[in-house]
Amino acid sequence: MDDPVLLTGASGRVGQAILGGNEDDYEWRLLDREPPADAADHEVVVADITDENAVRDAMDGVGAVIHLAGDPRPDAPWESVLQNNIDGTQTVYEAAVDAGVEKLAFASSNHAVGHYETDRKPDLYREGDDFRLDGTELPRPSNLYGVSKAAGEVLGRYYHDEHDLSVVCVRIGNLTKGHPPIDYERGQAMWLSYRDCAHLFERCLEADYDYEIVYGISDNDRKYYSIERAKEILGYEPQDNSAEHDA
Ligand SMILES: NC(=O)C1=CN([C@@H]2O[C@H](COP(=O)(O)OP(=O)(O)OC[C@H]3O[C@@H](n4cnc5c(N)ncnc54)[C@H](O)[C@@H]3O)[C@@H](O)[C@H]2O)C=CC1
Ligand SMILES: O=C1O[C@H](COP(=O)(O)O)[C@@H](O)[C@H](O)[C@H]1O
Repeated sequence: MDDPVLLTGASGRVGQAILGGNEDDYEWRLLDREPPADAADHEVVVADITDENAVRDAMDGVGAVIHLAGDPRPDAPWESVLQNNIDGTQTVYEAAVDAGVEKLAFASSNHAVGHYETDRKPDLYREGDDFRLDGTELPRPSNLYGVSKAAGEVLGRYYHDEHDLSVVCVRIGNLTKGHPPIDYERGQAMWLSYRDCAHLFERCLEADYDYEIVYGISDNDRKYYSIERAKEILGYEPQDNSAEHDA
């Protein structure tokens, strides 16, 4: 990707993981309503994604977007996810299409499919359980935040089918720095290490696709999300496994 890459929500955990592994590989344009603590020499846009004019200006010349900005709280109130995660995401998609952006990677979530766990936990969090989600299943959100993430996936489907924007929705599991979540089987089943996160989103920038939904987790023995589609379509090759850590 030779054109600038717009990274929304750049100041946050996922954004910093992505930059940490790809800092010097792209011309980054960092957008967030809170400026990053350390933006190095990257261009910074301090703006809210619900500000249509600011988002349109930020799209100028952009080749690809990694859209992370939003309220990440599983217990976020409806007003917040409606404004930030749904309205804001629609603004980003629309501006990307109008600017001629080639591809967009959307940060979806495990919470878009959380209710598949309800009748299967805790067994499905344990090695040897053969239940799998592979990205072809319909959403079953576990909260209103998960609803907003499913809405972002459906918005991507529309902007691909109607406007030919290449879209990959990454249902991120549990990004935790340095080691998997401790004493938390669900978190260990869906752990995403920082280096696998950086690698996965680099593949989202480099691979060619139409519309995809993939799971963003490391290659955990406990996993109940299949990562085969991410491997096949994106060339994702995770290096980490929560089982290889004492947790
Ligand atoms: N951290 C994780 O394990 C997971 C994260 N995700 C998703 O990944 C994305 C990033 O999550 P994190 O980095 O963990 O969250 P975070 O809260 O660390 O970072 C989010 C960033 O977005 C910015 N932001 C929020 N609303 C905004 C708005 N309206 N306009 C402009 N900027 C705005 C915030 O200032 C913040 O810097 C979110 O969409 C979240 O739902 C999904 C699954 C797991
Ligand atoms: O979407 C998200 O999911 C992760 C993992 O969910 P949890 O309920 O097991 O914590 C969460 O940590 C993150 O904040 C959220 O954005």
